Amino acid sequence: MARDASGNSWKVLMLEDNEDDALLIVNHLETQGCEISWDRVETEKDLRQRIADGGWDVVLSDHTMPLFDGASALRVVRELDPDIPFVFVSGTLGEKAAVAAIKGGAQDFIVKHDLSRLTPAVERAIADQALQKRHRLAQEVLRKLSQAVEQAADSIFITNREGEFEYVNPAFEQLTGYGPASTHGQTPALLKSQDQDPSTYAELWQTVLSKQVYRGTLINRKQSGETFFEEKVITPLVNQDGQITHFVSTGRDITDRVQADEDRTRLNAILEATTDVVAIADAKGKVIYLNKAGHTLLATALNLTDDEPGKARAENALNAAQQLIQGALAQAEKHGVWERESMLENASGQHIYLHQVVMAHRDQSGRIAYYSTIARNISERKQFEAQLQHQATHDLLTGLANRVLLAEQLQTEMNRARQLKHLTAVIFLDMDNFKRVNDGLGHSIGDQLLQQISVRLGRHIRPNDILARYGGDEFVIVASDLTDADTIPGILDKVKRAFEQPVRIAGQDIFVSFSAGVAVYPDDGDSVETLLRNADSAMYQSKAIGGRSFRFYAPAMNERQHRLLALESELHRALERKEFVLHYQPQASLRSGKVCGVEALLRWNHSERGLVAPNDFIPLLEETGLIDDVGLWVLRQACQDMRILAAEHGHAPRVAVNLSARQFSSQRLAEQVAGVLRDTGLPAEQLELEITEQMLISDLESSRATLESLRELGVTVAIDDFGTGYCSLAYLKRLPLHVLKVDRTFVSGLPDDGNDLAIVEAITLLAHKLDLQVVAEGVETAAQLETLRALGCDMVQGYYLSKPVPLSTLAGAATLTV
Ligand SMILES: Nc1nc2c(ncn2[C@@H]2O[C@@H]3COP(=O)(O)O[C@H]4[C@@H](O)[C@H](n5cnc6c(=O)[nH]c(N)nc65)O[C@@H]4COP(=O)(O)O[C@H]3[C@H]2O)c(=O)[nH]1
Repeated sequence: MARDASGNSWKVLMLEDNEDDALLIVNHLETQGCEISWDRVETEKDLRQRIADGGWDVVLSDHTMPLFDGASALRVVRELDPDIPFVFVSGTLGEKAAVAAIKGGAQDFIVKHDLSRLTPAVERAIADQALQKRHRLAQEVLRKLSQAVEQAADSIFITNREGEFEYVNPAFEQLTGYGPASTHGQTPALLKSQDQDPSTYAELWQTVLSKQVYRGTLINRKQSGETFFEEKVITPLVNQDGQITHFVSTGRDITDRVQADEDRTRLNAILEATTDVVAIADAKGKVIYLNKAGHTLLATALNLTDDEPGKARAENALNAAQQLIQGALAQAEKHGVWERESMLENASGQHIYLHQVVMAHRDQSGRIAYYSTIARNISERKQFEAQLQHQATHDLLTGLANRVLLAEQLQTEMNRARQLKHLTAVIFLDMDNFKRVNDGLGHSIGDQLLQQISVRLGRHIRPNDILARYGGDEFVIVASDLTDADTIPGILDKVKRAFEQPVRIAGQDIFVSFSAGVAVYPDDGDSVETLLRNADSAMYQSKAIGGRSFRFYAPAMNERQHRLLALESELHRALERKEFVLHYQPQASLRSGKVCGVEALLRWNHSERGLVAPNDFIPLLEETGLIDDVGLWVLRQACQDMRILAAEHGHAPRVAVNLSARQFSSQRLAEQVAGVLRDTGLPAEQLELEITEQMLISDLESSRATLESLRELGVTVAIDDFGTGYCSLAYLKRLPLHVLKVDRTFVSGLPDDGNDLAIVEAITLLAHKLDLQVVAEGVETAAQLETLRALGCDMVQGYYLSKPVPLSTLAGAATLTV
């Protein structure tokens, strides 16, 4: 449609009952240069319909119509579209109706008979209405915006160019405590806090004054004084002239977030610093976080090396770790928490022990959100525990199994033997002369000896046999898988042969021998305790017969053990009850033929058992330590008796007193002997002390010192039972000794046994070369006596001359001659 000069091109909706009038109006408008497209309606229904179709520039409405009225039409149009210009074109319109029409929203009214104002009226109505529409829309936008600002969760304020508050939203008031009243005439400086670095404000101003948007975090202060972190965006508003007119600030309280960040940073620092491994895995088990300790552990654990075994082990470690985690996750998922100690073997084959807790964390819907695990390397603790365990089950000195472990291992062996129908031998070993070594040479040497014995024993048993230190000088060997008890002596023989050579410690040779007892499972007991007790009994028996041997357990031994126990307690009281007595056996000189000495021999005058021989109780006195007191009593009594004898008969023979090993190795021996001589007044040369060659050689150095101090006292020393031990005459040469007593076993073969004859002759010859006197023991016959005389023996002692007799009859025996 071509447009005319006025440029108006309108789409007009006519509300007109008279079509002629409508055409008249259209015609008028067209004659005014308007380009018109139009439609005419005369009912409300049609009006609604057409308005709903839309696109109208103006509604021209009659005021009074037969089917409708203008006022109602205006209401309908305003209801449906408030922006369509509405002009009444009516026949007549009273002033009142005109005012009501304008109030109702009509832009103008024109009378039909004077249409001259119609075109400008329509033009103005359209222009007004367009303006009004823009205004209304702007209002609407403004309303929405201000509502948004009012309702915003972020704090918003607007300041003028000078920075004075012009507007603050409710969120600002809620956050800071400052409302419109308290911000009036103020600037945002009232939010400043001491905590904020002042350079931030300088940067802020520099940014916004250069018309840029400032973004940053400020530490601000609320009206209450509390500070808070605020994430700020400050936008300068610039007018058409490029002048800043206002500043709009939006802020968000991020205190919680900052604190959460700080917390997270702190936690992270802790997690990274801790020596525990912390890992987080997603719901599928994929590790999404591993702390530093975790990385370190993995690096150590996997300790990747290039060699093939290293690679294989690394792979194993990975597999093991993977399986461990998978198993753990399943368990954690099921029970919430999973806790266990586990072990990884690193590529170098070392064991890494971990204590691990895995937790499953669920989201609100109950699904697994992630897993967390904390693992601690407890290798050190494990090592410590193992050490403790080792200490609890091993002997500290020798490193051998102790009683506790022995009991455990023996039980296992017994169980195995039961199943396999094998025998298990429990061999109880007790060193024969340990006490002497320990007392004489000191505990350090004693300890070293025990260590060396352990090593030597260990080398001479089978690898599968158990070797334990049972106590002081007691060892136990458990030999398993035996099919025949006949093999046991072979085992013992090996042990014996292991000690054929002396043990050398600190330049000294120490001869070691054992008393051994054997109990065999199942015959000799079916419990650990019984077997050990019975092996001990058997050992005790072999000790009782002088050691250096072994005994198999026999049930009768238990009985004997009980007897020994009873005997021991009786022995404890024997000294107080004065049940010990001394008998004396004379010794005669072969040169003069007269009695020149006596040997004091101890007897126990038991109230029920009568006179008990020393061999039946002296070992027990030794073992219990009672020999210290009894030995001293013997020494004192013998000296006193000799003084009595001298007092009664004018003179007394020299008296020989037996010393026990314990007495001889005591540091106090010389002191005690000197004390007794002083107390009793017996001249030192009338006292002889008898020691065995075993005692001598167990510790040659300390023996020499003891003998020296005895010689200084003027006491003589005799070697008893000579020839039964290992003492070579070479030893004797170097020691201050006086008498050598040839053992009864050699004398008993005389005169017929050529060997005995040769031995006695050789001993006598050599003894004389060493300036030692020779006393032959156990002389029972005249033939023996004569042979000994012929061999050059100096003195004799034996039943042939006299049995040991009480002091009361000794005076008579002392006059005997040979
Ligand atoms: N068959 C036979 N035997 C003879 C003959 N002549 C002497 N005897 C015995 O031989 C032993 C000699 O004493 P011993 O070798 O020192 O051997 C002693 C000695 O080692 C020890 N003993 C005795 N009294 C004491 C003591 O007071 N203290 C210590 N520590 N040991 C003692 O007990 C051992 C045994 O003493 P006894 O039973 O009194 O035995 C004595 C004595 O009775 C003989 O012709 N034929």
